[in-house]
Amino acid sequence: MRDVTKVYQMGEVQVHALRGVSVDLKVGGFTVLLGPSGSGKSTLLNILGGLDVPTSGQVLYRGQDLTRADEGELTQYRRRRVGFVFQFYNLIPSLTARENVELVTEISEDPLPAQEALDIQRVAIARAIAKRPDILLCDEPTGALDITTGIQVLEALERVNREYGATTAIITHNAAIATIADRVISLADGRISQQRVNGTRAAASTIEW
Ligand SMILES: Nc1ncnc2c1ncn2[C@@H]1O[C@H](COP(=O)(O)OP(=O)(O)OP(=O)(O)O)[C@@H](O)[C@H]1O
Repeated sequence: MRDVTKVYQMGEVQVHALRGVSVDLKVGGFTVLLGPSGSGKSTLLNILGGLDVPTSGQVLYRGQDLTRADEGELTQYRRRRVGFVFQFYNLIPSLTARENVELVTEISEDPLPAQEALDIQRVAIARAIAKRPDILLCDEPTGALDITTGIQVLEALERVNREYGATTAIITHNAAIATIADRVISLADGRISQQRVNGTRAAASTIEW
């Protein structure tokens, strides 16, 4: 992502959600995005995942300029390359766990068997990884969970990153979670306020909050 800005027009008011952000996600890396409410984390993640488009700047995926892609190309990018996990999971309650995962495997070119994805744990994660995404984007995946369940979710994400090599980025308010990443990007008021590299990554099972 190069010099990305995002301005939302709310009637007369302009909201500057991102004010010139450049980010590189390393292939196979594990990045945590930290920052207070309203700092632009979700906007950044949604643009990386092709769910939203920037007002200016460029988003490049392996040389493909997503900011020049048409709706169909963006849909292909989201469908083939990106797995999403949201805080409230966006699962379909009337379907079984397997059926929620099969929604994805049925439209993917080279999916995991639904059961293999489910064995990793947690339906929302199973659904996100079932397509074997290159990029796994998670918006507050532990936000609504107690600590024990939150750590299980982080362990599952850690495993997906390690075993399937998915380039992973997680949004959190929780600074303790940053220790499991290899890179931590802090946002404040639509800008990157700090970036750091963790020399060693903590195992999700060892963190506390
Ligand atoms: N669709 C939208 N329309 C108008 N304003 C928006 C929209 N989405 C986000 N914003 C505004 O953009 C700014 C950044 O929001 P964003 O959701 O990216 O922040 P965040 O860091 O993810 O916050 P949170 O941790 O509360 O989810 C906020 O001021 C927010 O109100």
